[in-house]
Amino acid sequence: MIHFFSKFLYVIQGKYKALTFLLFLFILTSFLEVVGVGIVGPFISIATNPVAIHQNLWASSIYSGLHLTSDSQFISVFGLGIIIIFYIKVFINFSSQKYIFEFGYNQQAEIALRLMKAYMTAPYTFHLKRNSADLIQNINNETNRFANGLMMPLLTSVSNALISLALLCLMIKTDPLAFVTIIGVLMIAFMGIYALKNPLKRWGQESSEAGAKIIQAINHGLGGLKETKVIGCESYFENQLHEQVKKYGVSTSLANSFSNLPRYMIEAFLVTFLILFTIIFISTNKDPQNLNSVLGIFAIASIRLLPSVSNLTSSINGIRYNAFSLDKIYFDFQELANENNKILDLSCGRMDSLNNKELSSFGDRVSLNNIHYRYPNAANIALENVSMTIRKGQSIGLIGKSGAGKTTLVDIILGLLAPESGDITVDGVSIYPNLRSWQNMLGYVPQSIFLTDDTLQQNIAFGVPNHLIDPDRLWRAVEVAQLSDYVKQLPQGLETKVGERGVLLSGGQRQRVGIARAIYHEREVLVFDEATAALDNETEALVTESIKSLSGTKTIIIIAHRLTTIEHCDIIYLLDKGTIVKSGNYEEVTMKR
Ligand SMILES: Nc1ncnc2c1ncn2[C@@H]1O[C@H](COP(=O)(O)OP(=O)(O)OP(=O)(O)O)[C@@H](O)[C@H]1O
Repeated sequence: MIHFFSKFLYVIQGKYKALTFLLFLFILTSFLEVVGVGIVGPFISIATNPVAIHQNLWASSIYSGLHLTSDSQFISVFGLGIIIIFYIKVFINFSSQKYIFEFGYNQQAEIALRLMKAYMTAPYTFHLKRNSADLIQNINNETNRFANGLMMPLLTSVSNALISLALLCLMIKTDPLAFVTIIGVLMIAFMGIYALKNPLKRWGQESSEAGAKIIQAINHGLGGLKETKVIGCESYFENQLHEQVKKYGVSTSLANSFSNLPRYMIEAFLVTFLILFTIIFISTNKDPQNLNSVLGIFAIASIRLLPSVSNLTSSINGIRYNAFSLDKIYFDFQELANENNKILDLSCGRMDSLNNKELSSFGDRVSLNNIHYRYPNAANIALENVSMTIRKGQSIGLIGKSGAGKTTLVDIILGLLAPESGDITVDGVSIYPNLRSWQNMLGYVPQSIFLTDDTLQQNIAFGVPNHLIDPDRLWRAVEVAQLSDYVKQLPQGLETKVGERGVLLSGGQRQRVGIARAIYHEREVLVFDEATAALDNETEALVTESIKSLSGTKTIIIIAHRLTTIEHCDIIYLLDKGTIVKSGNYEEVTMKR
């Protein structure tokens, strides 16, 4: 229980004031509900029996205080008072419900944003071990379940518990028999809630896991549509989706039906009590006055207490069902905080040796010193004792067999993977305490270019809002990437949409958009990961030419299988099984290869 609250407070972070206010609103609205139900009864009894006005202390003092002259005047004033109270109740109920909904949805949005930010800034290794469907499920669905299925019921249950307690206390004073009877009935109902504790938790977990797998099945089915269509395995993905949708439906419907069970049971228990009592009463021929008191208990319980207790039981069950969402969100925030702390440790560890110098520019050289790297949980080391020096303006080629470690080395240089040991320095300053500054110097063209379903210009000036795109810079990037002829023949030019993941472009065009993107951002160091692999010979020659033209002005690191791409490089490193086995210029490295 304590653990649950500490996780809850951790996730909602510093919303204590708003939560207290919200709790106050819940109590106020519930209190108004009780007053609303309770006030009509006395009005009817006074209207049918006006003599009661003068027998009741409150009524008679109001009568004399307002200088009323007749019972009918009192009844009119009382009636008018009730009407006003009900309209005030409408206003307060509406305003508080509005605030409550706004708070719930704002909280959901805030947690979703925090999660998105945490995932985006998470170390790359975090994403290597997590499925994106799970992250989408957390940002989109778990935050909704947390805010509306857990946080709100938690607050309403506090208010309902307080109201129920208040009514029970009132009963001890006015009718001890009613108190004992109702406590007995509630005990049985709460035993039912306890019995549902574990199944509800399990159904909550199952529906959450099925939700993530539904997104995954859709991603798989629609993501590889081309291959799916050619192979003709649409039904495979349909079945995957069907299986998960079914699992989701079963757990959700079980949870929804069972969570209302205690509420129906309370009603049934009360009616059983009423009928049994009446039968016993009639068969033993007791004084009819006692029957009225039993009916009184039933009236108090069903009108005042039942709604609060019913809401309380539904809320408790809702909290249990959605507790898994809290666990998932909490777990990710914790894990990401730990991962970021590891990076901080790495940065701090390197800070001392560098006299806290800041990385502001790249003046002379980038040095990789004894880099070792092993992927999390991998048996073999991916990079071992890799050292190299890259001077400003040089072009570096990385070659080697598949699996030699070229991409891993580039990911280390890009700051996406943190080495197990070793350091990368720029003019003697470690990049790790200054990772963002280092990454601001880098442009990257991966093997497979990520394109958004936007225009060519938005894809080239990736991450820059439309109104801030510099047209001259944009056109320069288009020309360097050998895209200008293609763009000129498009009716909408750079405003042409590229489709989801760039489906409206050819493989070669996608690659060139990637190159134009790296050039638009005017970074000092450009990293090409087999960037020319998808180009035809003629375009490849043009692109290689344009990369060559950057030599001297930009520092370039290229991974290549085709040796022609790196012919112009100043130094070529040949990697094998994670180590550098040869380095030198093109002739030196390729001669005896
Ligand atoms: N996420 C990962 N987890 C565990 N091992 C990995 C991971 N990614 C790569 N590896 C392993 O690390 C080694 C180096 O892989 P890397 O991708 O760097 O090779 P590469 O030279 O770029 O290959 P290619 O030319 O085929 O792209 C390989 O043995 C590979 O299996």
